Amino acid sequence: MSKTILVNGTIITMNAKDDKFESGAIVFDQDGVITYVGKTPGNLTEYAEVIDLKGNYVMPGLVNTHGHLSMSLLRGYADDLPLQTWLEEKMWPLEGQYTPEHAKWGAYLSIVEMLKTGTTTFVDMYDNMDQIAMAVEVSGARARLCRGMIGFGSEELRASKLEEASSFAKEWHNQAEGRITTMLSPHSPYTCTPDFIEKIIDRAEELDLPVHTHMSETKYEVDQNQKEYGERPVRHLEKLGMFNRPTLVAHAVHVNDEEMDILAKYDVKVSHNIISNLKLASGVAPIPRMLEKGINVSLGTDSSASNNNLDLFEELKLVATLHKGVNYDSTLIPAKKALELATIDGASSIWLEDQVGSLEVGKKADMVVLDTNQPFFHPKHDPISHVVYAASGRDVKDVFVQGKQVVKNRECLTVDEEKVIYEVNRLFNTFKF
Ligand SMILES: CSC[C@H]1O[C@@H](n2cnc3c(O)ncnc32)[C@H](O)[C@@H]1O
Ligand SMILES: [Zn+2]
Repeated sequence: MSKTILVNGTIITMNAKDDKFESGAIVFDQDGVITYVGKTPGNLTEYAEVIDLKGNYVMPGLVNTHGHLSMSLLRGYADDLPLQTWLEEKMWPLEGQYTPEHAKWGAYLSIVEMLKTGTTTFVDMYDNMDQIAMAVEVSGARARLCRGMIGFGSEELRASKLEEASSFAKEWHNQAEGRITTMLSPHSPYTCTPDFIEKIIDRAEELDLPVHTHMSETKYEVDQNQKEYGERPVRHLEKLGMFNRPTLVAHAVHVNDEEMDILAKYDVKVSHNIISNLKLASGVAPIPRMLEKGINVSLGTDSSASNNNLDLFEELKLVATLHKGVNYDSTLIPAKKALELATIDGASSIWLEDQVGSLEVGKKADMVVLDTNQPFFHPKHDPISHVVYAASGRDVKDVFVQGKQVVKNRECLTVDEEKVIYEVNRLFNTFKF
């Protein structure tokens, strides 16, 4: 079988047993499955392709566990607002004007940005999901996708959204050489009635799929939930049975100790969207406490309308610094744990830990090469520290997903970036403000 070998790299495996190899090699087969990780071997003649990493770092592709790709069309359009105003007065009116074309090119813009900054796997919750899935397929990226359901309007509209979400989830699950998997997604407890959420949960059970939702993002949301349903969002969703399904929640900023115990009990996964939460002034999620309680936390960007980029290295540095600062405790979320949140814990947050998240034999070759020939990667002694505290997405040089190279020398090989940029600017000019 023809195999490719990457040689002479510093390998950050994120495998619990051996987290790095100096002067190491990675081998993967035609199916993009890793068959060897270790020291660079002497004899390289048996390999179809030999790629010399020249001492650069190679690490697992990053995993972004919450976002809305197509909202990149709205980047920079409505900054410096709180969530509810931003959503109701700015995002939703423009999203109402989206066509499948807007969704498509917005998705391409986000995918190119993510691949070029080292994210190989991401979650997307949006509308027009066929367009998103096709863009993922073409780009070579890996994604867990769901049609986000906002439950406003008539019963018929809700029923048709659920049918659309289910058809999409069935049709695309395990497609694109297994790179696409799906979920069902009520947008949030404040946009979906209890009855609608229950219907979505029942459908997820039927289809054997996980669920994904926004939860406890702002204090306002929690207070409103309490007023309307007599419970805060965590208990509310628990009572509706959501957590009996595998669940990924985005945000969980306003959760108390008792609620964190509930999340831990049901193994609910939390996507921490630190920059989006800061920018929308939603608050800072109690991540160190969640980690203490054994909750599976990962990192998300949310959309580039509230971030305003999708460079997960920014989340990585911030998660390793902000929680230290606000808690006056420099031991919180050390570099290695931060990198786990962005890699292996991200993979387990979306139930893909047997496939990606670390570089080890049997997993898919989803890998990122960082160009370490830059001053801030020296002295070269602690790769994980440098990746977390010194690197940025601009240092990503090459990217592979399932063994296929999708970025080479900082250029995306699978998507025509110039065309994408032309199309998003053209489409932005179609909006009526
Ligand atoms: C149709 S599902 C996607 C829906 O979610 C909205 N959205 C984007 N960011 C956030 C956020 O931080 N909290 C809640 N909802 C958000 C987006 O505008 C779409 O309408
Ligand atoms: Zn979101």
